[in-house]
Amino acid sequence: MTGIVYKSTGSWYSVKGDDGKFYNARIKGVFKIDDITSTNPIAVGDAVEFETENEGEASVIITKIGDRKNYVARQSPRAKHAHHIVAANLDQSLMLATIKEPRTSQGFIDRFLVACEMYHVPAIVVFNKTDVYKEKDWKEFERLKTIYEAVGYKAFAMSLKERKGLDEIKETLKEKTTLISGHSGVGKSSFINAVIPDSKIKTQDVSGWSGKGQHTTTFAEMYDLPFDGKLIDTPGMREFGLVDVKKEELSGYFPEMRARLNDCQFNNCQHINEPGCAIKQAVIDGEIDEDRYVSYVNILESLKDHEW
Ligand SMILES: Nc1nc2c(ncn2[C@@H]2O[C@H](COP(=O)(O)OP(=O)(O)OP(=O)(O)O)[C@@H](O)[C@H]2O)c(=O)[nH]1
Ligand SMILES: [Zn+2]
Repeated sequence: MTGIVYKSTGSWYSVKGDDGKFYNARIKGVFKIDDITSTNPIAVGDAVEFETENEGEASVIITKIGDRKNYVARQSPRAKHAHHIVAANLDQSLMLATIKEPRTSQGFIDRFLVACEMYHVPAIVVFNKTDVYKEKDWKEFERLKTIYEAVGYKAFAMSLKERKGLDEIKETLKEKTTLISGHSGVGKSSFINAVIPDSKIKTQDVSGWSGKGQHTTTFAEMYDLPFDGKLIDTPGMREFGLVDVKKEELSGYFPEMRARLNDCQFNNCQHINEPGCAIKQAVIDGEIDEDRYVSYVNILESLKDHEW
């Protein structure tokens, strides 16, 4: 039978078969796919083939993994130079952010957007908690929305508390598999509970099945939406990472820079203080947002430190 992985712990998997039933699945032997070094061979969202070991049992063996349309990864918490695949076969990725309580920095959002570009996953940014926004916070929201929409991303305002803006966001989730991320306290659990009323997110105890709970490692999990579509939650994960980004590739992950890269005098221009830099000129001319450029510089510096 074929199915889709809804949960992956690294040692067992929850697979929803084409018959609509869930199976506890394991793998036998070593799987190596896509020629990438990852600490987990199978991730949430993977399409798999499986066989029942014993007739009538709900425990099955995964025999094959389908080709991935895409995936997102982060640096493995266990092995320094290995990837950990967070999820596969995504249609889009939604970051929950907020201007207040606690503020999401533009740098954090821009890192997320770079990662989405890198993995070829369309990105959406949703600013929650609008019920506490004062006039200056709304201005900040409008500023960011304008920047992001100009660059090609969707940006929304929402208040889960007042149930405002939710319908429009639900529309964007229809018939899609969407990965949800965001820093702690932004309202991720509240959001999932709002779109999937019976998801029981809050009561889900992730330490229950990971032994004594000394690991803070948590696993992504997929949920069916009450309308057509799926959500992938990434509990405890602030962001998926910029693994293996080369410094010279970074500006290619900023769409507004990508469009101008051929105009720099040097083809290996890093857009810092090289002469004839079209990117710096576009910042001066107000064609590229200055704060986006600051994010670029900050991310570039962080790549230097990590030698990825
Ligand atoms: N004012 C306001 N508070 C909200 C809103 N949405 C969520 N909150 C509050 O923000 C806090 C964090 O919400 P959670 O849903 O637990 O956030 P989370 O992102 O899942 O956080 P972690 O569980 O720490 O990962 C809670 O106190 C919520 O009640 C909102 O729209 N407005
Ligand atoms: Zn340049």
